[in-house]
Amino acid sequence: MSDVLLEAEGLHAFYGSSHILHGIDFHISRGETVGLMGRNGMGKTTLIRSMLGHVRPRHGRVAVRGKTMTGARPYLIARKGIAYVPEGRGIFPNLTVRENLIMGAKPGVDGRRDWTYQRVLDTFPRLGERLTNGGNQLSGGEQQMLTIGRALMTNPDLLILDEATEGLAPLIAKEIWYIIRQIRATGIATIVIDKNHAAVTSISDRNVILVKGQVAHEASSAELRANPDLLHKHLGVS
Ligand SMILES: Nc1ncnc2c1ncn2[C@@H]1O[C@H](COP(=O)(O)OP(=O)(O)OP(=O)(O)O)[C@@H](O)[C@H]1O
Repeated sequence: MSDVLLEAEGLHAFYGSSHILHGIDFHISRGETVGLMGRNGMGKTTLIRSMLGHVRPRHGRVAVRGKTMTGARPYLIARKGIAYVPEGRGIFPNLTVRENLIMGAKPGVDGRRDWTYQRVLDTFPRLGERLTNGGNQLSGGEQQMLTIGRALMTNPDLLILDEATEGLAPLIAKEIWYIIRQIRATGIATIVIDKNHAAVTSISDRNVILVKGQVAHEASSAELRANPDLLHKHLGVS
């Protein structure tokens, strides 16, 4: 089986006549944590959506576990062990916390059922205290935890987190980072998009920086930490 879980080769994507991705190469292998960086509007979410079948790429190739799946339907790609936590969360507001979690439950690609309901509650004790609350009665941080918890219930090999800490109070964001660290330690590969670059590089192995729909730079986290000018140049941060 291929060690590369998800891969894009020469990907071009458009929204109508707007050319957003300009020939992107990207990959993530088993157990890796990759930070996907770039200023607002540079194409991070579009890259993810193009690899997961939500946006049909105009040119290029997407492979999942070494098999070409360019433009395949999102559910077919998700079935290959990829869980996506989109920006802005995606819980069912009218279902309880318990129902939201149970709905997500399925074995992993190789039949693994490591992430049980109980394990998710152990990982997110706050959710355990809110089991009968509706999704719409949760705070922003709890909703985010529920979204990640539901993704874990699918026993993924790759978890994609798009702005998981966006808009959260610093203490809650810290809690989410702690959880992401725990998930990483279990060997699940993770793509992390987040504006907190210091937090990203503290957990990522590798980082890919997008500028105007192209890969402007790829660097290990050690390289980025040692060269803050790289972040300044590509992301406009000091
Ligand atoms: N559904 C859409 N229709 C038309 N244009 C879109 C759509 N979604 C995104 N765009 C545009 O595509 C470009 C890339 O957006 P994308 O969301 O991929 O960027 P991003 O790097 O994830 O940034 P952000 O952090 O702001 O989400 C932006 O110019 C955005 O306005």
